Amino acid sequence: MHEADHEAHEVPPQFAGEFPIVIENLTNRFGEQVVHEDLSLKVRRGEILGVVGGSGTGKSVLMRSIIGLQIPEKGSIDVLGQSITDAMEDEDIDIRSRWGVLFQGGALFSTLTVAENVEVPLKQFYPELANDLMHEIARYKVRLSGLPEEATSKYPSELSGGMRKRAGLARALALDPELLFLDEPTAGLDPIGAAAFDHLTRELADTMGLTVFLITHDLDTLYAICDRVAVLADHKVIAVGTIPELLATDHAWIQEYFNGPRGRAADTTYHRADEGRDGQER
Ligand SMILES: Nc1ncnc2c1ncn2[C@@H]1O[C@H](COP(=O)(O)OP(=O)(O)OP(=O)(O)O)[C@@H](O)[C@H]1O
Repeated sequence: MHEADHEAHEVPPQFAGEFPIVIENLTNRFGEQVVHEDLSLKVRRGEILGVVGGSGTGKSVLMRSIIGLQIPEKGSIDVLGQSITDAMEDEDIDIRSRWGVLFQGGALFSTLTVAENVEVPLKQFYPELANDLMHEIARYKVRLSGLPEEATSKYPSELSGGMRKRAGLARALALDPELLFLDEPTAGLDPIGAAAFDHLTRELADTMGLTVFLITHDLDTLYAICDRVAVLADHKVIAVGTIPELLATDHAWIQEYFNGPRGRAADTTYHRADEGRDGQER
């Protein structure tokens, strides 16, 4: 369970499919500040992996490293069997089109409508697509993300926070990705909106066969939809596993996080909701 126990890096091709993201001995530093040191993590195909850690522990920097936006000082990152750390010079377009990213705050272009935002990656990767088809795909992705038809022609400033997140999600899904990166998707949403977004994420992951790397501070999200949780502390992934597995560790931060008042409340809410489902599987 402890990622520090990894053997030397080499991804045999037969495992490339099993672990779409493999990070080995990653070190990231900004000047004197060490963010990651010898961090290792493997993400399993088809899982929703929650990534937690105190503020500033490097969750977003880790995500940026995986998608090639942050060049690490040391270590290797393989995504879908291809090396990001080696390929960065060449901007491996094939891999980039196989993931979708929802950045904190949605990162939508304010001068484009929702539909036009979704069309950005389509135009980038499939410039030959006919306009009609492009509009149709964008419309479909907007609807898939749970937004009403009329949202397609709205500008980000005309949307609520929750709708902006969904529009960002629609753009992240534009290219039918295999991997979805979500950076604090429920931050700033009211509890009902957050629960609805969680539900949507789980449903999309299950129906589209997505592997999801989900950075969050939201304990409800962890309990409700994450298959496993990776914990960042001390510049590393100190543990990764299911919540019961994490609770069995004696790391002080993990204990405080999950057994603190908020952790206990989330646990209770989740189990109550579970009982309410009459034993139905998620
Ligand atoms: N481009 C950068 N230049 C310098 N320092 C940076 C840069 N990006 C991130 N950092 C620093 O790296 C550390 C980790 O930042 P990061 O945003 O990954 O934290 P985080 O775990 O996502 O935090 P939070 O939960 O608050 O969003 C912080 O101390 C941050 O100031």
